[in-house]
Amino acid sequence: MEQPGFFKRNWQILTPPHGPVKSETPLKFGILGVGNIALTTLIRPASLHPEVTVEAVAARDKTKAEEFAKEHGIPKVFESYLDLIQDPSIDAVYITLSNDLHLEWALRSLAAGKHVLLEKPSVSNATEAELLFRSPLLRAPNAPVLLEAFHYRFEPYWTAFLALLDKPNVTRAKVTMNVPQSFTDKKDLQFRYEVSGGALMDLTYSISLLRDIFGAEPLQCTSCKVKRMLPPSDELCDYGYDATWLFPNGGVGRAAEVLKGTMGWTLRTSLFEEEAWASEAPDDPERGAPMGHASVMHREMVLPDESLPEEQEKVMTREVRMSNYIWGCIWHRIDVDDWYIVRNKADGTVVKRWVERGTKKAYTLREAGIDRDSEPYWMSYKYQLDEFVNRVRGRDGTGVWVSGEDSINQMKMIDMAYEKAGLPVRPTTTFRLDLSGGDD
Ligand SMILES: NC(=O)C1=CN([C@@H]2O[C@H](COP(=O)(O)OP(=O)(O)OC[C@H]3O[C@@H](n4cnc5c(N)ncnc54)[C@H](OP(=O)(O)O)[C@@H]3O)[C@@H](O)[C@H]2O)C=CC1
Ligand SMILES: O=C1OC[C@@H](O)[C@H](O)[C@H]1O
Repeated sequence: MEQPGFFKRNWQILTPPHGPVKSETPLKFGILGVGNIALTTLIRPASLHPEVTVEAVAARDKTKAEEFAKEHGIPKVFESYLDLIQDPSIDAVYITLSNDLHLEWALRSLAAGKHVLLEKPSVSNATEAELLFRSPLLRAPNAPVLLEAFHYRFEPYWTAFLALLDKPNVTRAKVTMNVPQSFTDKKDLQFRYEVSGGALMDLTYSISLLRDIFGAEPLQCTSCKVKRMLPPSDELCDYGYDATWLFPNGGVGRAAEVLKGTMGWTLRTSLFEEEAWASEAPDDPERGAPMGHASVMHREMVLPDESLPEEQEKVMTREVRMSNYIWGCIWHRIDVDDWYIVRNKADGTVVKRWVERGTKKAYTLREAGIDRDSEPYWMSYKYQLDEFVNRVRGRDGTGVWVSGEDSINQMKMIDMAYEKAGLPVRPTTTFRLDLSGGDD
């Protein structure tokens, strides 16, 4: 089937075709909090899903929830978050609250028997992550499903990108994201320590990408420079960071992200250029594409080549780059550069050098090699919702998932970076769920 071009695809992302006929037994979602993002992350994807409806919303201020419900055609408004999760007609809860409230409301929702789609970062730190993802509530028979909403993982282009990597042989990976200040200047939660804000928390994506690129957990954080908010703002809050971690295969992963960036971007930062690795402090406007850039370098591989004389060898080094890893449905690009040399084995002198370049894109699952139907205008959130529903219904999905241990390790990697930067890890909530029957 011919794929729509850039303009048609983006028009359809903004104005998706009418959704499918709904099942008679849909998964009924309730939303906790009326943050701006829920329209994109749940309401639109649900409209495209035959088995999902958004039935309810609750906010601290009921009037705000009523306005939100009216605007988005949501039938029920509850007085409080607690009332919503206690309603037996609700099957699943989407938690888009400030990060400090994630643990409490995820545990309360699970205890009420609800499946939980939980915004990233899952919680405030690794201690909280263990409390949540190793909760007995998740080990009970027919336990509810819990998913940290790392939506990019579910995108076909991310599967396609990973397929080009040889994870054990990755030596360097650099991931950057530059959120322009104009996107965040009205935001507040990201810049306050006590609600578990900070760039390492909010822009936790690059850290997650590194863990997926290496297919391993880092041994240590080897450096972490942060840009802190200035007084009278919260000095314990980072609005940008640039950190490196050492992975078990000896490779180094570097993530650098900023929440107060510019619109400037670089599409192709080759790690072959030493400068591209060494430069780019958190404020550098050229430091990365607004919606994320990843460059991955591999160890060199000696390739058999019988046409060469005995004293020479052929060596290939692969670099893979991804532009726009967050909202790549709008547009993305994957570059693969295979750098070849023929060299003398004795002294390493290069006899011949060339590069073979390729590009790849995957706007649908089939383009990523997954034999399932999908539409080029689906965003990451729709793919994520599909997998969530597949889990709830006990069906095989694409195989892409974010496990509880994955989410725990993600928080460990963030904590490591705060410790290295000399900032406190984000505070642990005092909330504890009483599984003997009471609340807290
Ligand atoms: N997946 C994605 O693409 C994105 C994910 N996110 C994630 O969503 C979550 C919310 O972030 P964001 O959308 O920026 O936040 P918003 O400001 O839009 O929403 C946060 C919600 O938290 C609730 N809240 C409860 N207590 C407080 C408090 N003390 N101060 C402020 N809000 C409070 C509010 O609920 P109420 O309505 O009841 O007042 C509010 O609706 C974060 O975890 C963030 O990482 C954010 C953006 C994009
Ligand atoms: O998830 C996110 O992605 C985009 C950013 O602007 C936002 O702050 C963050 O929460």
